[in-house]
Amino acid sequence: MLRLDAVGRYYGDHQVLHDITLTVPDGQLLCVVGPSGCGKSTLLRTIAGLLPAYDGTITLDGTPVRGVPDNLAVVFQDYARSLYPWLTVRENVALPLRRRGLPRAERRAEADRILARVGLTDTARRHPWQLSGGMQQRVAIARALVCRPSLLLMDEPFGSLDAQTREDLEDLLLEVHRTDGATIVFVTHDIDESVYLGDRVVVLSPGPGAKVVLDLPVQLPGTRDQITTRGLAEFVALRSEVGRAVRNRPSPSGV
Ligand SMILES: Nc1ncnc2c1ncn2[C@@H]1O[C@H](COP(=O)(O)OP(=O)(O)OP(=O)(O)O)[C@@H](O)[C@H]1O
Repeated sequence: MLRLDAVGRYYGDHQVLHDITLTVPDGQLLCVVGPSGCGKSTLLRTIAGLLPAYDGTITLDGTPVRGVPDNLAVVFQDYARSLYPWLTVRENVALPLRRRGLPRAERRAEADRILARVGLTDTARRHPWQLSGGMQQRVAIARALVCRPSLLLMDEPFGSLDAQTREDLEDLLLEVHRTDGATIVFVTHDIDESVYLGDRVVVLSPGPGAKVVLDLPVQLPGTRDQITTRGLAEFVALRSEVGRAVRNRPSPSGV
């Protein structure tokens, strides 16, 4: 379980986050949305232990986060810079296992297993620069999953992809989440994406000093599907509620 208790974060005198309190149960897919520049990436990097100095407390499975925890993986938007161009796809994916000292044959088997899951078996011997943007982001996701993290943090991972590729990767993420059951915190500026993916959506207010202004469970029926789910009345209602909170507009009915 991930817990944030009264978390605040400054850059110099500039307060970015104010009094963020959240509990993310094991296995939840939490989406964080908010206006541009409100502090979504800062929140994610603080949870990841990449920005260590903060007010309040963050604990992962009861242990305070003071550096990057072992059982955590992060996927950023900029896949081109997060993969090593001189390594093959398989070597990129196996890298975290190498750092953990796994023997070569095991690293290879695990990397191939996870590449098959993300639909990239045929690319194992190619280099990242030989792949499309969507395929490179699949490699980055595979590398994040290879150590079976209990917490996966994703910072606008599909933000620079075309619409069709983005939908394919959203569905891949839902499938991975359904089968692996990792806790996921997913930052996006896309309101539709947050409702489509999330078990829960948290909206941050505009900065400085962003706080949680909406914490919404997403209870959509059945397995999600790009066409059917997005057409449901429940989906449209949730999207409107999140949209109003992001834009700081009260509902027309005053509710
Ligand atoms: N390293 C830094 N030093 C100083 N200020 C920073 C730093 N990184 C971010 N900021 C400032 O902190 C605020 C929050 O930035 P952050 O990137 O977390 O927002 P965001 O919600 O993720 O933005 P976007 O949606 O545009 O990606 C912004 O005002 C930004 O200018």
